[in-house]
Formats: sequence, C-alpha cells, structure tokens
Amino acid sequence: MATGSNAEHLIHSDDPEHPANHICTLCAKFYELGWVTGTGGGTSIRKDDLLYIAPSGVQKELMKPTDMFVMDYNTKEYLRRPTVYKPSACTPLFYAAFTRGAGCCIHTHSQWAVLVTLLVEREFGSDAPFEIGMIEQIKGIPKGRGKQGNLGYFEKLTIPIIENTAHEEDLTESLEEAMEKYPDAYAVLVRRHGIYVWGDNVHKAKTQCESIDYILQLAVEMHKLGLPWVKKS
Ligand SMILES: CSCCC(=O)C(=O)COP(=O)(O)O
Ligand SMILES: [Zn+2]
Repeated sequence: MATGSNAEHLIHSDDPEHPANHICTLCAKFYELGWVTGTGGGTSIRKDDLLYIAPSGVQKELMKPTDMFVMDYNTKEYLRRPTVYKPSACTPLFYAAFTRGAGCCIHTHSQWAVLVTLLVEREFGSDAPFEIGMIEQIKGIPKGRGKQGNLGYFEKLTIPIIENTAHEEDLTESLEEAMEKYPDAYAVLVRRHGIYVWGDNVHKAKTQCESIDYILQLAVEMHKLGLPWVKKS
C-alpha cells in the first residue's frame, strides 16, 4: 500500500529506463557485482524534480517498482510513500549529490572500496584521500564538475575518504564537507563501509562506478605486489 492514490502514475511505466523500473534492474545487476548484498548499498535517480528512492532494509536485488518512494526535490515531501517501508537511510546522502547536479547516485558496499580505505589509513594517515595515476581506466572519470572531458592518462584520480558513523544518515555532514573540499570529485569513500558515486545521469553514474570499482580492486592487488599507486618522479 502507498499513500497518495494519485501518485501511482509516478511509478508505472513500460519504459525500462523509467526510474522506478531502472533502480530495480540496476540493483539486481549491482547485487551480482557484490555491491548491494545483504540489503546494504543502493541507488537513487533524479528525473526532473522527482527523486526515486528505494526502501530501507530490503533486499535491493529483489525490489519492485511499486516499492519505490518518490520525493519532490524542491519541497522534500514524499509524493509516494509505500506505507510498509521506510525510505533508504542513504536518502540525505543521495540528496547531497542531487543538489550538486547529479542525475543518479550509487552507494556500494564493495569490498574493494572498504579495503582501500583501510590501506590508505595505514599507509598515508586518516586525513589522506585515495590517489592513483597512470592507469588507463581513470579516463572513465570526468575531470570535475563544470570542466570539459574526462581525466587523462597522466592526470591523477583523487577520491576523498570520510569516517564511518553508527547510522548511515549521520554521514551526511562529512560527505557534504568532502564534496566542498574536493569539488572535482564524483565519488566519496566511507571508511570501513563503502563508497558513494554519482554522475550527471544514470549511464554516467553506472560507468563511473564500474571504472572506480575496477580501479579500487586494481589498487588492492597492486598494493599486495608492492606496486605504488602514484608513480614517483
Ligand atoms: C547491512 S546494510 C546497513 C545500512 C547501509 O549501510 C546501507 O547502505 C543500506 O541502507 P538502506 O537504508 O538503504 O537499507
Ligand atoms: Zn551503506
């Protein structure tokens, strides 16, 4: 059951790329990658001034379009609210990405992301971001908001890291601080937890998240082999 009987049209569509359908198919794919297992992680999509948000604490790979919450971006009111669920605890973090121009934000609990946050802390200290260069796949990441094109092979990818909190929503302030401090970043790592990755649209958020996860896995493997992430000059 959902509140607002006039709201049902917001989630019913034959279009597989309608946000209510797309969040479900994306999360089913992300589950296979180990990004959203055990109810952790999730995805949210902005379409014009509507935000599509998954329920909290559910198996993200089994969600149906009728499970989706729909929030008005301007008023933050829920236009559709399934009464049996609460909205994802990640909602204020997704919202922070939407206020910075994102069309989609993905939160994963990827083990590569978690391991990299631990390696950076041990090797470079708790204030250090993750940095890597001269890896072809960094060309899959944009240079920064308002900047043209993607990173070049000889440039450096920098992803800030914030400390985890007892509750997901309490990460909001430090996530926003990291977004301000690193305005070019399209991702923020959360120590011992995972990563938030966003993009201008769903396609970009997904491919950027894939590129970053590839790079984080590579970084863990490079570290095991004693290889540096940034070439010393
Ligand atoms: C075992 S998952 C703990 C909560 C979490 O970190 C997360 O990403 C999922 O939050 P949601 O409220 O969307 O279920
Ligand atoms: Zn999480």
